[in-house]
Amino acid sequence: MNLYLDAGNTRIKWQLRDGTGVLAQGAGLMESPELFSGVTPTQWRATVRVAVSTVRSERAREQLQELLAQYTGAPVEFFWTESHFGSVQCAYRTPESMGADRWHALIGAWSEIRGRCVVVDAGSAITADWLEEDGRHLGGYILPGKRMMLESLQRNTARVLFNADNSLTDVMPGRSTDECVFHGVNWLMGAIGSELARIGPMPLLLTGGDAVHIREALLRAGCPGESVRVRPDLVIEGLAIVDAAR
Ligand SMILES: Nc1ncnc2c1ncn2[C@@H]1O[C@H](COP(=O)(O)OP(=O)(O)O)[C@@H](O)[C@H]1O
Ligand SMILES: CC(C)(COP(=O)(O)O)[C@@H](O)C(=O)NCCC(=O)O
Ligand SMILES: [K+]
Repeated sequence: MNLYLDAGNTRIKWQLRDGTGVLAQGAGLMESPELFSGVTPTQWRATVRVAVSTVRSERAREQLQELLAQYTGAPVEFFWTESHFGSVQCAYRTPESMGADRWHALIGAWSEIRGRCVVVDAGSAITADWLEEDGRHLGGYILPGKRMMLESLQRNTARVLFNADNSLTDVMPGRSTDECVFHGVNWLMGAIGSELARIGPMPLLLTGGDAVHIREALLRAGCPGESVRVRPDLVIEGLAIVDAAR
């Protein structure tokens, strides 16, 4: 059995796999004692490798390694962005500076599409990356994620006071602070959707904890439903492909 981890700036997502497929999976904060509660002692003993895609700090990477060592003696290998993998060519002149999650999501997307597509990861940050017909990465964008936008308003203004747990979904002009803030975030997500819909039609692969918000924006913008594909495990899919080829 191999354990695969996608360690983002908010959550650690993991999957335990063997040759037949996914045996267990989970997600949570690195500090949570429940993070790996879905792995049984028998499964920990049967784990022979741990592969990690991380964008967290170096200190957090070391803490993650120390945490894993409490459960298993299996070797832990970290995988980073490379200049190329198979047909996928990274657009960065310095590939090592591109987030490993973006790279592994591209590898996962390419294994499914084998053609032009866009990968959007709506996590702590929102990233969008373009792949050309031949697998060349054209580049992408990094934006604040939904929660980062809300926290930034709370931290950097004196009078924009709202309930961060709101679930307002409209995009009409707001008539209260709550509505202006949440309709504003939805409006911005809609703008991303409209921009992506404009460049279509091509497969749009969505991942990350806020992928559903991007999906709603894309459908609102008139994107054909069949081109919008939510792939919650895209980073781990790509990580497993790279790990298997090592
Ligand atoms: N159970 C959850 N816990 C934390 N954030 C969540 C959860 N479900 C959805 N989210 C949303 O998704 C974002 C985190 O998504 P995720 O893909 O885990 O981020 P990252 O890859 O940056 O760790 C949060 O900012 C939040 O808005
Ligand atoms: C942009 C990111 C923070 C997204 O990570 P996440 O939101 O999943 O935590 C991550 O891909 C990253 O740290 N990138 C490094 C800079 C770059 O990709 O150019
Ligand atoms: K991510």
